[in-house]
Amino acid sequence: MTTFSSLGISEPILKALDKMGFEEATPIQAETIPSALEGKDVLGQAQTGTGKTAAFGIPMISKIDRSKRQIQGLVIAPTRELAIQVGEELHRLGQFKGIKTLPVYGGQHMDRQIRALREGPHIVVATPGRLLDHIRRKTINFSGVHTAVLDEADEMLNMGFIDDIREILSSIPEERQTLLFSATMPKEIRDIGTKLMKDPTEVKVKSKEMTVTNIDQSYIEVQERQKFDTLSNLLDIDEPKLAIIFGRTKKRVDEVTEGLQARGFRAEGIHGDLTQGKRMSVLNKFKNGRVEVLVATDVAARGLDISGVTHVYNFDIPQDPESYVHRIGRTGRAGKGGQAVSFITPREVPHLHLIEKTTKSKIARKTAPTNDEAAQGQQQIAIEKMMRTIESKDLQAYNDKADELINQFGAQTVVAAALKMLTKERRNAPVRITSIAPISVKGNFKDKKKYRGGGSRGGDRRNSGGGKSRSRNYQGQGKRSSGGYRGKRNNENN
Ligand SMILES: Nc1ncnc2c1ncn2[C@@H]1O[C@H](COP(=O)(O)OP(=O)(O)OP(=O)(O)O)[C@@H](O)[C@H]1O
Ligand SMILES: [Mg+2]
Repeated sequence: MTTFSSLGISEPILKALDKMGFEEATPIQAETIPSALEGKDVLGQAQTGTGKTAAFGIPMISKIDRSKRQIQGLVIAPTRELAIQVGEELHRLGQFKGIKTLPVYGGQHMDRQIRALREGPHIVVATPGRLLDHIRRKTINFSGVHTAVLDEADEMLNMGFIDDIREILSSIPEERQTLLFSATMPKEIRDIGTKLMKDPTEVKVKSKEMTVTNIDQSYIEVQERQKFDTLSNLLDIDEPKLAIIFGRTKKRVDEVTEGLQARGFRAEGIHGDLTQGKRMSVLNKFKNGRVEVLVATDVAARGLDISGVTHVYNFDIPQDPESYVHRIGRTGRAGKGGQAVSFITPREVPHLHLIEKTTKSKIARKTAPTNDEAAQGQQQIAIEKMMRTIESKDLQAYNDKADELINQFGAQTVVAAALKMLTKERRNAPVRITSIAPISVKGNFKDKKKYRGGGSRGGDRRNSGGGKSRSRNYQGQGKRSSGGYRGKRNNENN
């Protein structure tokens, strides 16, 4: 166990960590904070949900001179929602130091943003597109920036973003400290990354698997046209508290969302074609439980930290093993458990094996639930509700009426009626989802460079953490990576 105080962190930040309920440093925090505090460039790789935000946030905040009203720290993140979330976490970490943090992303009013920038935030957390707008309009001043961070670094150095990133970094003083963090780091990207840094310390928290072991991973082999019914049966059986369903395209997300709504699920979709206001409201509803199923493109795959996500379903298997890692990593965070289920059409089985091999994780096969099993699952949930009520023992007020009903109808009928009322009615609204082609693995698995394809990546997301004082015990574990780099991204929405 590593305490934060043993890492040389200053008093106001220790106080914030205490308030945030962080009792001990996670492995990536313990390994990167001391080097980063010394001023070294750091490339840090650790599994999803293991606290990389604080790993770069704590050293960045430590170096900030509060009395200077200029931008001293810059974090670049691939999506709007992530920029907001990281901004909130940095705000919490810096609260007793009086650090001002400003998120800057597309879809916000430019004038308002410019005014906020003039007020002199210490840290800006931004998406690349909007940041470049400000650089070109000269509405942002980077002369005081001493720390630059690329969160989701492999994504930021990916084809779709790399030119923007180079341009942004060239406008920051060269003597800066550069920190790169991600859960995945394909070698080709790592090489690009290290060229942007000076003699970096590379930290890869050791772990056999690329994914956290607290996520239970499985797959179901299913025909494309059976996917939707399989999904709705699974949701009936699993009864997730909060679930994220990833689809390959925006259209897919819209169709699955509408289908789930028709079947009575509280579902909403999120992808890059929605307005910023809609994206925020969907994500907020999901965070506070008013929406229980979030259907998303890869726009929600990276970095989002939403507590209570118990299940991730890959309605479509992602193109890249890295994307698989990030998607399923929306559950099983900060040592909590989670379930990840992927739908694989028969022709995609080789692709699944590639993902298993690259991520070094075991993805267990399970069979698709039948309608009967789903109906039984719903009954089981009703029975559990009834049992919990029986255990609560607070039933005296109902005893007389219960006797009357039993005398009149018999115990079996009365209990059956109560169970029927408690069981969620299964709606069998017919739902048609437009078919899409399976993903195929071309060429030899070992030669991952041969394996390319254009998955649909959304381009953004949002979320925030809790911020209340609570104790959170962390026991996650480290990570490693591998994998060839590929894929184009669509960065229109950041
Ligand atoms: N030392 C700690 N103790 C307890 N909780 C922590 C600690 N550090 C971070 N957390 C919490 O763990 C959760 C995950 O952290 P974070 O979002 O930084 O993970 P990450 O490694 O960046 O994941 P991803 O790869 O998905 O972006 C957050 O809710 C964060 O507040
Ligand atoms: Mg993160």
